[in-house]
Amino acid sequence: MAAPVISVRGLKTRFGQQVVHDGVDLDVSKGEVIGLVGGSGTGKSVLLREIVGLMVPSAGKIEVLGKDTENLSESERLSLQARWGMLFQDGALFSSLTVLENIKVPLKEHTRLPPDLIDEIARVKVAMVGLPPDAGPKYPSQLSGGMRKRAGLARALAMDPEILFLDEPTAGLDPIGAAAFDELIGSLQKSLGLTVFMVTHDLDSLYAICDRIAVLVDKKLVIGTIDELLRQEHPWIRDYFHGPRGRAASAAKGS
Ligand SMILES: Nc1ncnc2c1ncn2[C@@H]1O[C@H](COP(=O)(O)OP(=O)(O)OP(=O)(O)O)[C@@H](O)[C@H]1O
Repeated sequence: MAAPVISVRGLKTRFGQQVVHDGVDLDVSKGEVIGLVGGSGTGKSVLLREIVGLMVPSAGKIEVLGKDTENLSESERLSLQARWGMLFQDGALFSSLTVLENIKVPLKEHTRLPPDLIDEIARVKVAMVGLPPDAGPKYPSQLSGGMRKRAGLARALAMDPEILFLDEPTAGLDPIGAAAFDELIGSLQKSLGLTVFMVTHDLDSLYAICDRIAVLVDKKLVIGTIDELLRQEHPWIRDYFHGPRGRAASAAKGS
């Protein structure tokens, strides 16, 4: 079997007396779409931040694309970062830069490509995420919430990443906008062969695009397909998947 693209072993996270993670294990294979869910404050964002190296866990081992994320030199860290894209919850665009300029930031940081080629790549990414060409010269404040997310996605895809990390990609979108965004992620994942790791509260997204779901309960992960999780006895998992929203998402998917 191919080595996992993301591997987490025995991860522990403590903030003072508070234990957030206590023995988290996870393997994500190439091309997989994994959704991370869990109650509020269970440590989903912290886990995501630890995997991308923005936070250091208290114990345990994280490997991304075969590299131990803890012991990297600055240049190794930069070259690893160039192999993934990250979409933060609000798009996290630079407000003083246009959409095109935002997309160019990672290209300028990680490559020495000539400016006209960088410009062309940025325009291709705008089209790739379904934004009209006239969105390119606009500032984030001139875009709708959904368009800002697409612009953030275009920036995350700037370097043709192997992994896409998404933090609540459909939060704040209306149901139609959210479904369209799920569809976009799903089609990009297939056409680009991306591995996708997303934190979400959105049951429709889980049904629409995730291969497996990782649930943070009792400071650990329970991982499985939706069908496997539907058979889980854990009270939080049962309430989540069998509750009214879970049933509605299941019915919408026709399963
Ligand atoms: N830098 C930090 N210092 C201290 N405590 C922190 C820090 N970051 C997060 N925490 C705590 O860790 C816990 C998990 O936070 P996290 O943001 O990962 O939760 P979450 O599962 O993403 O929640 P939500 O779904 O509400 O966004 C929370 O209790 C939070 O207060």
